[in-house]
Amino acid sequence: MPLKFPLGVRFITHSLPCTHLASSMNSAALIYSFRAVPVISKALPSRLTCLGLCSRVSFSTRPEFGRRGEIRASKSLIEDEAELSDWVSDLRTSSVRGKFTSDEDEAVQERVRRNVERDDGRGPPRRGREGQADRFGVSRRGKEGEVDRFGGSRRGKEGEIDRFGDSNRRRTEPVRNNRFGDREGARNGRVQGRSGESSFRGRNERNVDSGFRRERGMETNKGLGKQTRGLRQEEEDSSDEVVLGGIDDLLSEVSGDDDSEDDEVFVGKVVKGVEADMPRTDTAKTSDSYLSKTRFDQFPLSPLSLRAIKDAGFETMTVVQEATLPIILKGKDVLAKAKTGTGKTVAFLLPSIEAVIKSPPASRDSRQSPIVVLVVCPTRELASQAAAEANTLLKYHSSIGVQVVIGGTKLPTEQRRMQANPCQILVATPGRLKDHIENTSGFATRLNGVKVLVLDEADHLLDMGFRRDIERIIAAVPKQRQTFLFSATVPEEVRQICHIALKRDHEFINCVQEGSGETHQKVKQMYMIASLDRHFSLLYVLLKEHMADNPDYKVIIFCTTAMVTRLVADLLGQLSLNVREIHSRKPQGYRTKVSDEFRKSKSIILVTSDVSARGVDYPDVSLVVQMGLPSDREQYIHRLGRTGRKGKEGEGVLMLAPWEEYFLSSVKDLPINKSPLPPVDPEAVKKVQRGLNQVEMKNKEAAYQAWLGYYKSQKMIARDTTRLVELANEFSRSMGLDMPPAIPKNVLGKMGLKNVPGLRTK
Ligand SMILES: Nc1ncnc2c1ncn2[C@@H]1O[C@H](COP(=O)(O)OP(=O)(O)OP(=O)(O)O)[C@@H](O)[C@H]1O
Repeated sequence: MPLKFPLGVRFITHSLPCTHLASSMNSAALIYSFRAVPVISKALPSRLTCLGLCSRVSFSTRPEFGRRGEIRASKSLIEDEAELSDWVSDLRTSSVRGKFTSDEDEAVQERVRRNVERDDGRGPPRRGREGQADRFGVSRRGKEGEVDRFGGSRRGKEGEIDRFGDSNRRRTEPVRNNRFGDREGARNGRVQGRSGESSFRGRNERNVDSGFRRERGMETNKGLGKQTRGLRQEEEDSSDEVVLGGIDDLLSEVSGDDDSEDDEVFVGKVVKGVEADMPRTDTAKTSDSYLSKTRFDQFPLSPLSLRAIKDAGFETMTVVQEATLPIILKGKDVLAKAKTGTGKTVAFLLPSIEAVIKSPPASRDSRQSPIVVLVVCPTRELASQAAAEANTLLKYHSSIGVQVVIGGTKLPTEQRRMQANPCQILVATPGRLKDHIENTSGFATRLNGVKVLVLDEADHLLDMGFRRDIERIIAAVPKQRQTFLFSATVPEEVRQICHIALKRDHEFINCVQEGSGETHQKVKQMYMIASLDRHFSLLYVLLKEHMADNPDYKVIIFCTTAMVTRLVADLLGQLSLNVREIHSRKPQGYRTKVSDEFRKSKSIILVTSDVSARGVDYPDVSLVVQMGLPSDREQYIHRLGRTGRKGKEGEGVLMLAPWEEYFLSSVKDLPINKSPLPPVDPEAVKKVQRGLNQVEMKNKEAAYQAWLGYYKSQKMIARDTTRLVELANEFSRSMGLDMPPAIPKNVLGKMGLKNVPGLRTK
C-alpha cells in the first residue's frame, strides 16, 4: 500500500513479510535476513538517521538471532517458564534435574553477551552528585577518626584474623565449615560515604510532556531482498522524533491510511483529523504521571465493563490505556511499551473483552467453546494475576469465563478443570500451554477460535529462553487475529523480531522516554559497592534502617538464584525479621499462598528469585533490593518496577561486589546513584554471624553451587574460571564457611569447571 508523509514526519517501518514468516514459522529464515541490516545502515546512514524516531534504535550486529538450535531447556527441565535464573543455576549445578545442553548454554551465553555488548562504549557509571544528602548521606557519616570496620582486608590469613577483621581467635565451629563460631564482635567502625540525588530530566521535553509516542509498526517491504530498507538507524538527533501531543493526534494518525511507498524506506503517515466516533481526550501533562484525564466511558466499551471499572475504582485511564485503546479498537495489532505499574494489564484486557463480546454468542455457550482471547504470561504468578484482573473486569459479564493454565499443577487436573469450566479467555504460561496444545484432546481445535493473542512481558517471551514455545503457540492460533505485545521494556532486538507475532502494519506505541524515562522519577535508585563478605551485614542494616523509617514497610529482595534466595530468607528469618520466600523450588501452592499474603500485608519482607521480577503487582512496596548481578538491564528495570507502582514513591538499592560494577554501564542512563555504605555496628555483624551459623549446612552448600552456576553463566566473570572459583569461595566465606563445599564431579563437568583450582570435589 502506498504511503505518503506530511512535512517530513515519518514513521520508519521494517519487517519481513508477515505471510512469509507465518507460513514458514522458521525463525532461522527471519534471523538470517536481519544480518543484512548493518550493511544497509552503513550504506544509508544519513538518510536513515534523519528519519530516526525511536530514541534507542540500533542495528543489531549481534548474531543471537542468527543462531539455529538456540533456545531453552525442554519443558521437563523448566516447568515454570519464568524461572530462567533459577534454571540457569539449578540446571548447571544439579545432576538430578537434567543435562545442560550446549543449546541451553548458548541461550544463557547470549543473554550474558547482550549485557557485555551493552557495556561497550557506554562510559563510566553515573555517580551521585556531591554534597546532596539523602537517607544514606549525612546521617550515615561516621565520626572523624573512626575506622571503617571493613576498611582493612576482609580476607585475613587463615587462623590469624577472621574475615570480619575482628578476632584472632576462632572457636571450634558448631557447624561444619563455619567460620563464625567465635562470637567475637568486630571492631567498632563506621563507613563513610556520600550520596547523590538525581533530579533527572528527560532529554526530550516534548516527549515527556506528551505522555506517549506512537510509531507506525515495522511494516515490511515486498520481499527479503528489500526488507532491510525500513530499518532504522540509531537515533542521533532526538529532535527528529515524532511526538504526539495527546490522543487527538494519535487518533487522527490512526484514521489516515493512504500510504505510499518510499524509494528508500517504508514509512507511515500522520494524518490530521479526528474521526467522529472517537472521543476527545486530554492526556495529563506531568512527566511522571501514569494517569490521563480520559474517562473510560469516552470509548465505545461495553456498559457492563464500564460498571466493573467503576467498581474497581478506576476513575480515568492510565496513559498507556488511553494510548492503546483507540488503536486496538480499530482492529490494529499493537506493540506497547509503558512503564512498570501503569496499567498495561487492563489496557490489553478491556479490548480483549470487547472481542469476546463481538464473537458469535452460540460458540460462547458451547461446552467446547472456542478460546477467543489467549493471553500468554511468562510466570505463573503473573498469569494468575492477569486472570484475577480479567475477573474484576468481567464482574457483570456472567457469560464470559476466564481460565488459567500454568505449570506446577498436574496436567490431567487442569484438563478436567478446563472441561468443567469452559472459557473464552485463557491465560497461560508458555510451557504449559504448549503441553495442552500437544496433549489435551480438543484443545488445538478450541484455539482455532482465537481472535486476540496477547503476549504480556513480550520482550521476555520473545527472548531466547521462550521463543521456540512462542513460535509453537503462534502456529497454533489463526493468522487472522489481532495481536498485542506489551512490556515495560522493548529492546531493539525485540523490535526487530516482533514480526513473528505481529502484522506488518502494527503500531508501536511507546509511552516511555528512553533512558531515565524508563524508570519512575519517584523511585530513588541507589547502588552500593561492597566486597561480598559485607553484603549480608549491609543488607541487615539496610533493612533495619528502612523498617525504622517506614513502619508499614514492604520490601522485596531479589537474589540471583533460587538457592541463594533460600539462603537469604533463612538468614533473615534467623535474624527475626518478618520474611517470606518465593522461588522455583517452592511448590506452586506455597508460592500462591505467600504471594497472596505478601500482597495483602504490611511490615513484611519477601525474598525472591526472578520469578517475581516481572509484572507482579504488589501494592505499596517501599523498597526493592537487588543483591548481586541482575541478568540484564531489562531485568533490573522490571525488578525495580515492583516499587513505585501507580505513581507512588519507592526506593531501589542494587548491591554489587566491586567485580560486578561493570553492570552499571548498562544502566548508566538511568538515574541511579552511588550510595555510601551505611555504618554496620559490631553488634549487627555478630548477629548476622550467629544467624549464618544457624542456617542449615545443606542450604549453604546448595547456595554455593547455585551461585557458582549463575556466575558461570555471566561471561564477563566466567571467562577466567580460576577467578570465578576464587569469587565463589569468597561467597562461601561470606556464608561463614571455612572451606568451600565439595561439589560432585559430574556436576562440575556439566558446569565446565572440571579441574579448576580452588574447587573441592566429591
Ligand atoms: N485506570 C486505572 N486507574 C487506576 N488504577 C489502575 C488503572 N488501570 C489499572 N490500574 C491498577 O494499576 C495497577 C498496576 O497495573 P498493572 O499490574 O497492569 O501494571 P503494568 O503496567 O502491567 O506493570 P508491569 O510492567 O510491572 O507488569 C494494578 O493494581 C491495576 O489494577
